[in-house]
Amino acid sequence: MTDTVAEMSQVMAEADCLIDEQQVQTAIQDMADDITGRLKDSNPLLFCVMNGGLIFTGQLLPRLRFPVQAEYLHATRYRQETTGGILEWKLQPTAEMKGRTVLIIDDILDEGTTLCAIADYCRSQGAKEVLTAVLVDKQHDRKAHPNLKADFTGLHVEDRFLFGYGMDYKGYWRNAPGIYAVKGL
Ligand SMILES: O=P(O)(O)OC[C@H]1O[C@H](OP(=O)(O)OP(=O)(O)O)[C@H](O)[C@@H]1O
Ligand SMILES: Nc1nc2[nH]cnc2c(=O)[nH]1
Repeated sequence: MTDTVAEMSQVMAEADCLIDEQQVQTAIQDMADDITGRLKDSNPLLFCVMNGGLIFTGQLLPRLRFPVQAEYLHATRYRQETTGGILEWKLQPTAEMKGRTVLIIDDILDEGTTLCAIADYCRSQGAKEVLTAVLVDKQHDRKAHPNLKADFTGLHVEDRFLFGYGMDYKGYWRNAPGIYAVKGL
């Protein structure tokens, strides 16, 4: 076993499971029902925010009961760290969004800098309406704007460093089947 695999196995062994798989599945289904109710007649353009939004988007989309056009974009500001830095666009969307309702889908709204920057970009490209959906909203008072919230939120989670369901710890454990907090963080 490599040192990294041993370290990451230890991280999981010592982590706190905050939300289990069944609770996450229920939250995703509830969000899918809400999004379907609100957007089924709007022909929205969906963007998965890579990398973290991958698992959530993959599980949300088959539950949406209307014809969906889905694309992706990639913006990052945490990299391998547990605190955020400058937002770096790795892939800006190229899909035409002028006059469209856009739904941005990501794993977590933490400080919200990432979602705000993506939403601003979509508005600058002429989107008629920009909505956001996050699996997890982290509870603290460091949001980019007071009372910042996504339009659709699955779960509220305490102020710890999280991994699982798309969220990584040092690049690993996006695959963890629940929402976990790293020991001591
Ligand atoms: O609300 P914020 O404080 O801005 O943080 C939220 C962002 O942080 C994570 O992305 P990250 O920068 O780790 O990139 P990644 O998904 O590619 O790992 C997560 O997937 C969100 O996009
Ligand atoms: N993996 C991970 N990414 C984040 N991005 C912003 N907050 C978090 C977090 O708690 N965990």
